[in-house]
Amino acid sequence: MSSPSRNLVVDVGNSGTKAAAFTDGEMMLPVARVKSGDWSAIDGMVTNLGVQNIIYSTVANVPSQRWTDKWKKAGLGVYSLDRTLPLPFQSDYQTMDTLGQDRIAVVAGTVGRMHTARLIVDAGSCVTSDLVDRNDRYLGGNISPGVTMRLRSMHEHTARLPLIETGTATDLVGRSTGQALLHGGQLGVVYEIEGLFGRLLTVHRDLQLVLTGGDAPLLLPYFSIDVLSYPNLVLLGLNQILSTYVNKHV
Ligand SMILES: Nc1ncnc2c1ncn2[C@@H]1O[C@H](COP(=O)(O)OP(=O)(O)O)[C@@H](O)[C@H]1O
Ligand SMILES: CC(C)(COP(=O)(O)O)[C@@H](O)C(=O)NCCC(=O)O
Ligand SMILES: [K+]
Repeated sequence: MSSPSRNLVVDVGNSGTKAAAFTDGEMMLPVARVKSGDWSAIDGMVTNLGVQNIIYSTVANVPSQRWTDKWKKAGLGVYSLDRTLPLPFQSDYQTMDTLGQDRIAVVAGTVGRMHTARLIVDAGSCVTSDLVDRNDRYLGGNISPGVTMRLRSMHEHTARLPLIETGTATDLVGRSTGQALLHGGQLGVVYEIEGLFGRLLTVHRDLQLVLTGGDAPLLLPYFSIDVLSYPNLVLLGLNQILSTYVNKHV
């Protein structure tokens, strides 16, 4: 019997690096979260989890050659989500070279899993909203500030607004400064997404909202529309791209 194929999949975001192993396509939980730039922690996973391939997407730092050489020497296939790997979708984005690798991964992560148009929202440091039609064509998307960024910037760019933590919003409007900030900063993201979704729905009648990212659990309770929640869609998409490539070429 052949030994299981195991990949290490790494998503370097602006708030943190998320990593998980996949054995024969199944994600091994829990997902590890380390500081962005801590490639030594990723190297520890490579050693401890006995992986054959590693893929990373990054919107921040990349591993130095010291790490990639070490992994190659140990016999791993080392892949980054750059132009060398074939993507499972066509795209209308005019600047594919600068399109965030995390955005590419979430779009890929829905291919084969969904057969309707979808708006994929990744709520992290920034909120990205990416539109894919029912034929898996990527039509484009938007970037706006994430929840933490909104709360922090209101504090940093005013004289009187405190820095508040994210939390539970109890009403549609706030009755204190803290609530007003929370409702504007956190629920405001939900209203923004619902507004865009409603406009797009007039063209894409089968549109489905997909939600992922570190702040997805904070936002999920407040939607008035149906939401498909994929907690680790960047990682799923990366593993899909890697597995397809490795099965064909290696
Ligand atoms: N363990 C955690 N460490 C840091 N942020 C977390 C954690 N769990 C949830 N979060 C939330 O996730 C958000 C970042 O989401 P994430 O998808 O990781 O962002 P990015 O892809 O930009 O790194 C933070 O703003 C924070 O509110
Ligand atoms: C928009 C982003 C900052 C989101 O990153 P994140 O919030 O997940 O850390 C990232 O996808 C990025 O740097 N994009 C480059 C520009 C583009 O996508 O066109
Ligand atoms: K994001």
